[in-house]
Amino acid sequence: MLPAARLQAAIELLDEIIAAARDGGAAADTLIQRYFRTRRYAGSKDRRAVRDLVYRAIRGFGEAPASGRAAMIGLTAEDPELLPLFDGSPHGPEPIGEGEAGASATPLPAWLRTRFASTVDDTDIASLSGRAPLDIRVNLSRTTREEVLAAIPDAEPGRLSASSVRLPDGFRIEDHALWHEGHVDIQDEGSQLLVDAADPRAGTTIVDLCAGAGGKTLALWDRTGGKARIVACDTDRARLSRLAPRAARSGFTDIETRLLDPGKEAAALGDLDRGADLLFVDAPCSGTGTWRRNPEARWRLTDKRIAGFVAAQHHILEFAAPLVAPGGILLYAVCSLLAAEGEDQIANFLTSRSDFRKVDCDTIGGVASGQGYLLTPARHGTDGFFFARLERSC
Ligand SMILES: C[S@@+](CC[C@H](N)C(=O)[O-])C[C@H]1O[C@@H](n2cnc3c(N)ncnc32)[C@H](O)[C@@H]1O
Repeated sequence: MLPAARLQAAIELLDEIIAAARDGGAAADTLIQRYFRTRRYAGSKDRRAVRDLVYRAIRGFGEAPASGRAAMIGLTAEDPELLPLFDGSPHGPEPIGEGEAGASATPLPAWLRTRFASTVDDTDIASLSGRAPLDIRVNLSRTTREEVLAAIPDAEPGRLSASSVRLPDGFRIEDHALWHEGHVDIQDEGSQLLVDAADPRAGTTIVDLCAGAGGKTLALWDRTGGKARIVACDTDRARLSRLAPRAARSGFTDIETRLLDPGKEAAALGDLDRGADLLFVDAPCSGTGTWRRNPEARWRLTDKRIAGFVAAQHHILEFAAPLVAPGGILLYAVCSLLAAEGEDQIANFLTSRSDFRKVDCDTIGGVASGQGYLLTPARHGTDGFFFARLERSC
């Protein structure tokens, strides 16, 4: 394909991606795969070049552009070499019309700016559309961070968490013996810091209420050397079923899993009433803190979706609170920097549950925000998170 034809392909694909984002259709990756399935003439270099153009637009425009063409014209502002490709050739885009405007680069949809926590500044917001590094968590019950650093040239110790290692660009840890032997797992340093903030202890009962595929459950196990009772719950069968094989790779045993029925969670957790010394709530959220990994999510977020997440978090906190033992800890976290999902959610919780109080965990290095803390890519080099450590009175 000639460069102009690649540009036209990117325009067509972006039109589909923009429509899918608006109508709740397939993700960009799926649409790109489908597009090339019916265009066998495109070789691997063509596909890579088109994909690169598409993702430059997705990352560059926080607000969905009016069209694929507007996006590509917008990209010419930072990449003038694209300009001559609007050449009207048989497979290329039409020449840019006089006064035809391109999309403007913005880090996020304008309506969303006021929704962020009060401590989030423009540098934090800009950092959400950067590129994310790849971090691993060292299983400290199996090896040491020094050994892992010695085995991976150019790997660096994480800045804030003692278990974290930052991999050099493009390093494939899944091909490395350390991964196959279960000595390391892929996990953003921010997620590791949440586990640091939870401070899990051996000899206690720990409930990981929104365990998903168990990323943080495994970290909780590792920190306690497997000497705590760990109950991992989720409402999503497919996600929860991925926990057991992951645990097996690391040699982590005896993790109890419970599949919860949405709306009937309390009934399945009755035996744990006042029984959790640590209740970890890694709640479902809008994911505004993980835009570096999923920039297309900015085009899909709506007021209604945010309200849905806020309601789900409220519901989870309501059935979670009774499970915390007197003197026990509820660690609440979301990978979002929106006030409604973080500081406001916890302020409301503490207003309605006077048996809980905020506990400081300044040592983690987060930015104090309401009754909790924020982690941001700009300040901490991690994904964006809000977390709060709450203690139930005895
Ligand atoms: C942020 S993800 C958890 C990620 C996971 N902790 C990890 O470290 O990989 C939120 C999880 O909450 C689960 N969830 C949603 N509603 C729930 C509910 N009512 N009770 C328990 N889990 C729920 C979702 O299925 C999802 O897996």
